[in-house]
Amino acid sequence: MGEEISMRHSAEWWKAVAHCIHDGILVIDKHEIVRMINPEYTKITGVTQDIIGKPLSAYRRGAKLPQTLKDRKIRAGVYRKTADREYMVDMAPIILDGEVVGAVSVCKSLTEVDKLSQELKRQREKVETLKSRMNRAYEAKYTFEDIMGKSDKVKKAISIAEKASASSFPVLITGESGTGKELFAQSIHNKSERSGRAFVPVNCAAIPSSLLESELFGYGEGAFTNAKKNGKPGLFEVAHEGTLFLDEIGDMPSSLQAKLLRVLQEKKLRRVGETKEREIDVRIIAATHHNIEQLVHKNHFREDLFYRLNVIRIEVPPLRERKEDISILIESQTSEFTSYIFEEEAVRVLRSYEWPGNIRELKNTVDYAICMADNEQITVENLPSFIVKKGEKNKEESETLQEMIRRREKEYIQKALSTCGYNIEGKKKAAELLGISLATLYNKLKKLNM
Ligand SMILES: Nc1ncnc2c1ncn2[C@@H]1O[C@H](COP(=O)(O)OP(=O)(O)OP(=O)(O)O)[C@@H](O)[C@H]1O
Repeated sequence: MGEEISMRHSAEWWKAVAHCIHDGILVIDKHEIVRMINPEYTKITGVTQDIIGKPLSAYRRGAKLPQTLKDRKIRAGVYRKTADREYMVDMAPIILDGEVVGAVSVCKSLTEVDKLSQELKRQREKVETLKSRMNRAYEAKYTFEDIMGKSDKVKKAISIAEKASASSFPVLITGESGTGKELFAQSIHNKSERSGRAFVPVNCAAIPSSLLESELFGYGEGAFTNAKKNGKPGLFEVAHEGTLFLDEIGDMPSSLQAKLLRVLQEKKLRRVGETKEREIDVRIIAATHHNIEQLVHKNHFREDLFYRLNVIRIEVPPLRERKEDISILIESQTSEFTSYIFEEEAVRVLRSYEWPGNIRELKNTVDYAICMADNEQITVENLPSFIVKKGEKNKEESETLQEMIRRREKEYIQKALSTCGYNIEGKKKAAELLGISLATLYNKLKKLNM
């Protein structure tokens, strides 16, 4: 008797549960008699409680549930359509002690499914918009056309970089500060098949080492105090399918070097405080102004990581080793202010300087000179005095024979004119003093822009 009560109680209990479920449920016993339907079933299919106690096939022609009793097969996503309703049905046998005692059918209104799929579509669009916004925030703006220079050393670096664009191999760019390493990295990304995706630059020297790990790899929920509620993706994840530019890689702490190596080898990462692994597809371009071989030699940089990164090596030459590029670089910098012209003497001073800050320093110097100029002719006086002083010192060593002859000629003529005077009489005397005819003097004044 007690058992009966508990059985009844249990049946009531399951019925109550079925009533709470948001999907339609119909249960038949092993004789195909309908034993239960819930209100949601009525709502979705229009079938009312009258069906209970009756054979299903008699009331629902074409019902596949009796088939489930026989073949014990689970059927998922069966489409049903009546005059005014559409729904999807999942069916399964109910097996107790290895014996089929009935079958259950669970259905979902297609309008409901529709709503969900519309919502999913909306969310997907949202994700795409956010993705493209993020890509724009991490956009590389430079291309190979922006790299100015005709010297052999620059041409060689560009040629290697262009070839690197055709693959996804890691690239290691070395060169002094301000030589254009990031310009090269951006150009490679923009010419590669990843150009539509994010270019994410990280300066490994600028981020405190305690933060660098979570910046790069992200963190999971509650990884540390002040962590965002749902965790945060790291820059590796942001750069997924794009390029991660690890600037100043030589300054990366060694504990992180080990983790970076693991991520590069396995192409998977674990956010800080998480155990779940995430697949990543990121092209790495690393750069450093240090002599990285020396860092490896002194055990400041892991050798295995160095070999991982040093697949394609690009060495960007310092400006002092390609002074023939200075004029082109000045021109490209002044092109916004088309009418500004650097006098030959000013260019010569600039070419004599050693440029420890490389192109970044040259660009700043050109801006300074334009700002200081009284008119559109930029003279030596408009250049920063420390550059003129250092430049003068190096000038004689760095100029070509032709430049030296021209400079000396100018100096002689200038001296003679300032002694004899700038009027016609003075010029005649100056020509005599210099041992040339007056006509030759006029020619030279014109040729030397005096
Ligand atoms: N060949 C070039 N042609 C034109 N502009 C250049 C060239 N190389 C560098 N520049 C410019 O010089 C500046 C410095 O370049 P960039 O930041 O790429 O140098 P870097 O080597 O990455 O410097 P750092 O090591 O300090 O990060 C930028 O404004 C860049 O546009």
